[in-house]
Amino acid sequence: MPIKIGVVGYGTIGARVAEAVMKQPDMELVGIAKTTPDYKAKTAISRGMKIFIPENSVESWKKAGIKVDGFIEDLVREVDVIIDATPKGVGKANSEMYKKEGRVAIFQGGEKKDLVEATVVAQVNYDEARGKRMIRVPSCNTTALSRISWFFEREYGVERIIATIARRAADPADKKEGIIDNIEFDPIKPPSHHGEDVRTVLKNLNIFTTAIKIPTTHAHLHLINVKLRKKVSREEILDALSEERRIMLVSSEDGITTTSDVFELSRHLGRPMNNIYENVVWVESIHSEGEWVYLAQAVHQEAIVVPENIDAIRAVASSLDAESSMNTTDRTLGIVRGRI
Ligand SMILES: NC(=O)C1=CN([C@@H]2O[C@H](COP(=O)(O)OP(=O)(O)OC[C@H]3O[C@@H](n4cnc5c(N)ncnc54)[C@H](O)[C@@H]3O)[C@@H](O)[C@H]2O)C=CC1
Ligand SMILES: O=C(OP(=O)(O)O)[C@H](O)COP(=O)(O)O
Repeated sequence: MPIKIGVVGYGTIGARVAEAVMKQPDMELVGIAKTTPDYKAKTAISRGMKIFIPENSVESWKKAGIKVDGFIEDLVREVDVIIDATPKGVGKANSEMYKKEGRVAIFQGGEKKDLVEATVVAQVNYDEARGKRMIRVPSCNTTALSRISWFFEREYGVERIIATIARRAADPADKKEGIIDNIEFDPIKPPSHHGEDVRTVLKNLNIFTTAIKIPTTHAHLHLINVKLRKKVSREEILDALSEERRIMLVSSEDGITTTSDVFELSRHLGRPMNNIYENVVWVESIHSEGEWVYLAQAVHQEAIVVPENIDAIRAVASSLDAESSMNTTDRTLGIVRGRI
């Protein structure tokens, strides 16, 4: 029996997760919940998705001439697992509805850790989601930091990580936030929340993060400094990273030097919605000095959490182990590892 999924919130994240669910052999997308009768609703219907709406929006959908399949509450009753991809804080409000119907719910990084029983990144702590009713997938930055931190911790042991995050100011489709003509050290008093968020996944990790907000929309960029528990050569790191799941290695030798090159790469890879699900690490950025290793990685904020949502569904609603789940997810989404 396929796992029945409902996606509540069909924006940057929700639309991508819904599309990914439809590619899973063991899942059925029962429908998506949307508040606005717009082009996204029309394209969702053309892709065979059912639409569920808030009860107080019937008139606006009728006026738009878009036929719907029921109310959000109906969707919640029909599914096994809810993916809540609503704006920050709305998930918390929706959680009462999910609890009332006894549904398992997976939230996103904008929700606070106190709302959930676990924060899960599949490569790191997939099993922590077992038997849980309310979990979250951390934000894009935390997901990327957790993956690369886990790699270093598992392979060599980590004494300290210091990471600087250059955060995109807005998503390409954002009309409200727009990009700003300045660079903002945000928060102005470090550390940023990311280190604490990574510790909801990788407990006790000694990580300190700062963040700057920059005028771009394509991706975030991380500058990562890791003090390992032993000396490791650049070559060893590069060889090991080449085998690491969900780490894509790129190089200036291939003409990839900027986040817009990575964005363009996603198009040449034929990725839906320009999705880059992987941490994108520059080969040339990897540098080793004794126990210290440095590297730079780009993070496609709109897509990196998509495979994590798919694996989180199996972690809470199937008996599949982490490796089997990630193998299916990576195969169906065309996720690569190593040098492109
Ligand atoms: N945009 C990004 O770069 C990333 C966002 N996230 C997190 O994912 C979550 C969703 O963020 P986005 O997709 O960017 O937001 P978004 O604003 O693009 O999409 C949210 C969607 O939910 C809809 N919505 C609002 N209230 C609703 C309700 N009560 N019921 C159903 N739908 C409702 C909105 O109309 C919108 O279509 C947030 O927690 C955010 O922090 C995580 C990683 C990256
Ligand atoms: O940057 C992000 O998460 P973060 O707050 O963990 O850095 C996500 O892309 C969400 O960012 P937003 O809160 O600007 O939509």
